Amino acid sequence: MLAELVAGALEDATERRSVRSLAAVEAAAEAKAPALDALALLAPADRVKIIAEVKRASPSRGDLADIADPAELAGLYAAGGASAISVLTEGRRFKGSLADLEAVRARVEVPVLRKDFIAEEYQVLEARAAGADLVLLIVAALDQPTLVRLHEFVLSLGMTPLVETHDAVEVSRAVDLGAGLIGVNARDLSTFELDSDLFGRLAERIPTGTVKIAESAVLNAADVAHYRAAGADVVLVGEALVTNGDPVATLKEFLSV
Ligand SMILES: O=P(O)(O)OC[C@@H](O)[C@@H](O)c1c[nH]c2ccccc12
Repeated sequence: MLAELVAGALEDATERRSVRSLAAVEAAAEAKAPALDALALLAPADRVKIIAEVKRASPSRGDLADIADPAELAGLYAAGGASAISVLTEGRRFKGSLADLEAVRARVEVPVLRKDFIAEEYQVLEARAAGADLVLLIVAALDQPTLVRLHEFVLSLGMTPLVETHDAVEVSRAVDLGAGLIGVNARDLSTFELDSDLFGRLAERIPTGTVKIAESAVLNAADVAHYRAAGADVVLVGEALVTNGDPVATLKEFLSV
């Protein structure tokens, strides 16, 4: 499944590239205001921080919410106290787009993450050109030389990579990179199984000073508290926020743990 998602994302990128050349995207990326310092804004604090996700659908959960106006939703997330906004830009299974990210960027002042299956430089440049401050890099989807190369490339554009892991070997690969932000996804992207204790088991392998992010499997405030108790600096929440009618109230409740 993960390989299929990456292959699809690369195919779609190749198609976009035939319309908008690498040089054109490079120029657009250079013309942008510099990326925000997401590493500083997500730094460990005496309260948990939340990355709130704009997510219409997923292969494991199907359709979640229509989200006709992603910028409006992101505005509510920011008003509710989210430290950053994640925007799913994958089109095939998550029903997102780069246009969603651009709209969100224009609305909020907090850092914006491009959440997609990134496997080549062109996609990273697109993220910067759309105004992203953070780019997701999924360790399971990339061999180590490619991961190293893309991690460097994201940094060279002034953005922050969020390096996503799912087991101990992947965490050590992320640590080897010198990643400043390491995420542990409770969902296995190959089988879609959820394991909300995975973060707790892997957290001790992430060095102090690294921002530790627990991703997925948060449905209520108790789940946020569970991740916080296990050492999460930041929790990334999608489904619970897009399916709940009042994201501001939900965020306030999650942030009060
Ligand atoms: O909707 P949830 O269970 O709160 O999960 C959000 C986020 O963690 C999830 O969307 C995600 C984590 N890693 C990913 C990689 C690709 C696509 C999606 C994801």
